[in-house]
Amino acid sequence: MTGDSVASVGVNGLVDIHCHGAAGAEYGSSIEGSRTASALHAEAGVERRVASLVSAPFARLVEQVGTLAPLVADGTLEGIHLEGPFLAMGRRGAHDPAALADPDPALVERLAEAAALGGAPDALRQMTFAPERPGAAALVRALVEHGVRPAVGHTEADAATTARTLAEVADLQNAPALVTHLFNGMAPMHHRAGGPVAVALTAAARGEAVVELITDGVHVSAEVVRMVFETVGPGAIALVSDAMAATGLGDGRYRLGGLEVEVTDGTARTTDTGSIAGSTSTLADCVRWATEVAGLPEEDVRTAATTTPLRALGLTP
Ligand SMILES: CC(=O)N[C@@H]1[C@@H](O)[C@H](O)[C@@H](COP(=O)(O)O)O[C@@H]1O
Repeated sequence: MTGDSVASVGVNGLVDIHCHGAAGAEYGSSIEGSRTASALHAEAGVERRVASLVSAPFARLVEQVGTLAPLVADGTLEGIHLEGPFLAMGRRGAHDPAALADPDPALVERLAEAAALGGAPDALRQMTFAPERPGAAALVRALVEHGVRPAVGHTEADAATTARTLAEVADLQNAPALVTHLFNGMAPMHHRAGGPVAVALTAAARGEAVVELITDGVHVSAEVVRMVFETVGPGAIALVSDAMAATGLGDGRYRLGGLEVEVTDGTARTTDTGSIAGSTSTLADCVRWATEVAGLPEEDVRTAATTTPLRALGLTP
């Protein structure tokens, strides 16, 4: 999608706080590859971009943060999102099972050091974690101390654990807690067991959480996206692309961290389990889908793709 067609739906200056790459490159793979990926999203109309890293061994994450920090320092990126490695095995989706671990605040220290060494002490912006894993409470405290927004996701947590965690995070950071791509990477809502989805929507409706939504037309159906907008409002929704390396290119074989991914008709899936593995859409594409296919009001979509994501990460407007 070009910048012109974004303008035609009345949206510009988009902010994507969850995105793994584009143009054949994964963020963090190399400085040049990360710049190339960032440029593709920028050309599509995504003015401010946070680079997401999937679960990887600790040493690899430290290396990747070191690669990305100079790009945060020079303004190419807004910051870094750590999606893992403290995620639930049973809801890992497209994350390498070998990289998953129980929460360890020492990793946060190491990553913050790597960011500072790379010239961007505030580069770490958000971290997705599964609150049911042992050690999650200490992790949340370490994240908040370092100014990193904790995001609940890729989780097998029940309703009570999710509710308690969202409330603790909101209280500690005095701002709404984040929920990583609502619906994806968590149990679906059942009417006798609402789980994380019911709790996240309740918290979002109260202004105590912001939920990410991937509106690429693959991850969440139009009626469910409409339900979320009508229920919690665009001030509690951050549209995200979750874009991976194939974005801007065609079908074929790609990598997402340690896993191989096959893209067919624009849908990325891991070759081992067949899990959906991120999107091949820019946030501009997601904005177009939300307005033109899901039929949401342009102004609401604009809010969810600009001001709400900025606020969710405490970024300056
Ligand atoms: C980078 C990343 O983690 N992306 C997740 C993926 O892991 C998960 O498999 C998929 C579908 O999740 P679902 O099958 O729970 O809807 O959503 C996102 O693409």
